[in-house]
Amino acid sequence: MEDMRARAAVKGLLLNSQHISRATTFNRFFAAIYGAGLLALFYYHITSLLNSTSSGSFFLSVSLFISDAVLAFMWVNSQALRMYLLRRREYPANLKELLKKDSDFPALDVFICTADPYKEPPMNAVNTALSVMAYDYPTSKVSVYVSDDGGSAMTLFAFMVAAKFAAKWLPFCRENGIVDRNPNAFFRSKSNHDWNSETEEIKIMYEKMKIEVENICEKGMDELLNVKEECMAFNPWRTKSFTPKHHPPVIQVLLESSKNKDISGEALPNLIYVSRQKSLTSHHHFKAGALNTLLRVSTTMTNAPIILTLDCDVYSNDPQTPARALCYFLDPKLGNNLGYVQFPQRFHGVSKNDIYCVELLHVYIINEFGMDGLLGPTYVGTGCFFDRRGFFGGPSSLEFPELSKLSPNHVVERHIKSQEVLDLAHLVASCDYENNTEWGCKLGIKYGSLVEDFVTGYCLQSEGWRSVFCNPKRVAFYGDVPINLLDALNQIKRWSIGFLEVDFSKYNPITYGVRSMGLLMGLCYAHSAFWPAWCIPVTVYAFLPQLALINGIQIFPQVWDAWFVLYIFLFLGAYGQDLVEIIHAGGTFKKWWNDQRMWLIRAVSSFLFGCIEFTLKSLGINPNFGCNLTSKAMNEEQRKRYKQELFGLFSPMFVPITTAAIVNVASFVCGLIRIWKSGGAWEHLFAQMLVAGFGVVNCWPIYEAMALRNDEGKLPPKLTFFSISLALLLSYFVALFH
Ligand SMILES: O=c1ccn([C@@H]2O[C@H](COP(=O)(O)OP(=O)(O)O[C@H]3O[C@H](CO)[C@@H](O)[C@H](O)[C@H]3O)[C@@H](O)[C@H]2O)c(=O)[nH]1
Ligand SMILES: [Mn+2]
Repeated sequence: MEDMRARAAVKGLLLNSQHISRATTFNRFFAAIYGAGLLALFYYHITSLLNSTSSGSFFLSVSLFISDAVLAFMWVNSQALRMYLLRRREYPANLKELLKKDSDFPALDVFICTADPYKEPPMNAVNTALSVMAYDYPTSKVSVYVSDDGGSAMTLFAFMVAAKFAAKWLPFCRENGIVDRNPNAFFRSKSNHDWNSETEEIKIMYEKMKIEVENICEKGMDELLNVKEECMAFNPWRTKSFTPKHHPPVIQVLLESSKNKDISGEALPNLIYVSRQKSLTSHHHFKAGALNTLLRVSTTMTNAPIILTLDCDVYSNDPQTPARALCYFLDPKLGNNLGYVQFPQRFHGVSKNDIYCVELLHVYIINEFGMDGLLGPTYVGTGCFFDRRGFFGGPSSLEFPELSKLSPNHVVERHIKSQEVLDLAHLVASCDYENNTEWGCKLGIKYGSLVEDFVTGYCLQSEGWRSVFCNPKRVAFYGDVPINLLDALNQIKRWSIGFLEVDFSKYNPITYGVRSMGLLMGLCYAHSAFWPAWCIPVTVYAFLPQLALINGIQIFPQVWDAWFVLYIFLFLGAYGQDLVEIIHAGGTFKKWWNDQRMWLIRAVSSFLFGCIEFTLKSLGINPNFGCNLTSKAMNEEQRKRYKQELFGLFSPMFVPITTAAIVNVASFVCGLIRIWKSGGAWEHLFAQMLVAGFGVVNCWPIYEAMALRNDEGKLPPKLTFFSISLALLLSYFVALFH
């Protein structure tokens, strides 16, 4: 790629441009005012700590002080994300001047991860693969590697069928200028009447393939082995000892570009199925391990300088996407130390107002703009193009892997089906291959955290790579969202555990991050890595003012006090800025409301339970926890509830939030009674009434699930009963204390 960059420099080609967004000025100004407000708040806190007269009031003041300190810490971190908002544009049309023939294009290896054929239907993975195989990119330069951590014959079968379908699908897209290159998305978006006979024909073919794959998935592997007895590819599964958790490496070249042609005679991309070896006795490092295996296997076969990583639930929505990435990789100035180009993670099938806030606009879009103005966005695990070199040490310090054939500048001379290549590929996909090597540490995707993506991007930037956020108008990738609340919360819980693993390692963003990347970048990473700490202030604010209110204890300044105005300013300021940002990123008022509600819910469920599980794990009490896959298969009932935007609650994870709901409504009623009894003296309890009222409004779906609904998603009476008992116990305890 270096020669291409040099050529671009000579020609003076404009491949991309950038500018600082106007919101930056406002953000800096607002940060100054808000910061002053925070200083004043801490002055207030310290004086009330010093003036506390009893141990009870001291406890209250300390709790509020700690909560606000955590909130202030988060605020400071989030400012780093708001100081340099960068917007970019790329000009793929100008690439034509540079890349005149197919051989000028850098090769592209695409990695697709899948791990469980029941939770991640193979048809989805197939559609993902088809959507990238059909890229507007020389097909002989594209190789698709599928990592199957489920070690499933069904997945292999699905891809075999897909390889045949690709021979028709690719020319069909090319000749008809189709933009939706995921067949499923294409047939979904097209209404029947503008179909011609060719479309009809290909649709029938697609449906046939789908039924074939789904049939096999339903009937299971035994059926498959009988039907396809002739098929050598399935031999590994015929041994009794083959299980998803214990099996030899399976690598199958399903399409070979130099041999397999589509029906119009054009070369097809390479398509390779890889299921790395698994054994019950060695740790496989989840997705990070899978990606490292693909990194090695792909080096032995194609060793493309550019790598795209995708999850099986994410498909490409724009065939121009690799060209857009090239606009950065081939940029003479930027390209040299560019580690990766991240596209935003967008989702299809989100409910109208995104009740579970699965779009995560802040994480996937708003914050990424802010980091792009510094060293670049985080890596979010999918929809990201890498310079392969980035996985082998910093821009100026190449780390050599243990085998010279695995290094990024190794030139592959044999064709991918040659015995020599296949032998090496099997070797590097075996489960103890990584023993005594630097994989997962100095080489490849980093191990040691459940958020391998976060850590990997973070380490790349620490080593001196920068990254770019590419957010074109037409959404580049669409992914699936969890559509039930428990899945959504479990996903965030898994991330929380991952973040805590980072915080308590040598990579803590405040120490290591700030040192290696500078203050602002360190704070940006801290902003995510300290997510779990949200559980402290939210839990305190969800219970403390309310329990105090029940007992008639005033804990906030009264209405006519200047300090009360400060509280209101800080609250409205933070919420207001959040609202503006979400609307600006394409959200709506209702989405913002759901977003803030989900933050509160996550804090007392995902974050709280994440902290608990992490502690247990660190103490060695719960060695069984791991990476729970986010389910992508769902039942009709669930889907219906999700469409109607009804909450579904049915796990211990919901105990804290249900208890909070009860405490809030009870304290609000108690507060009203107290005010009425005292002849209307409301000023000193007003702030607490506001907090409790806010809690009640936010908890509305919980009351609905508790009492007003009758469907499967309603709150189980056992859980309600348990939460009510817990709420009673809490208020009894506080009364004693008082
Ligand atoms: O042992 C494993 C576990 C998972 N996966 C794959 O990893 C991907 C992500 O898993 P998923 O359960 O969908 O996790 P999510 O929470 O939806 O994923 C988000 O969070 C992950 C961890 O931070 C990132 O890797 C993902 O890209 C990001 O979309 C999927 O393709 C899986 O097939 C494996 O290959 N092997
Ligand atoms: Mn996912």
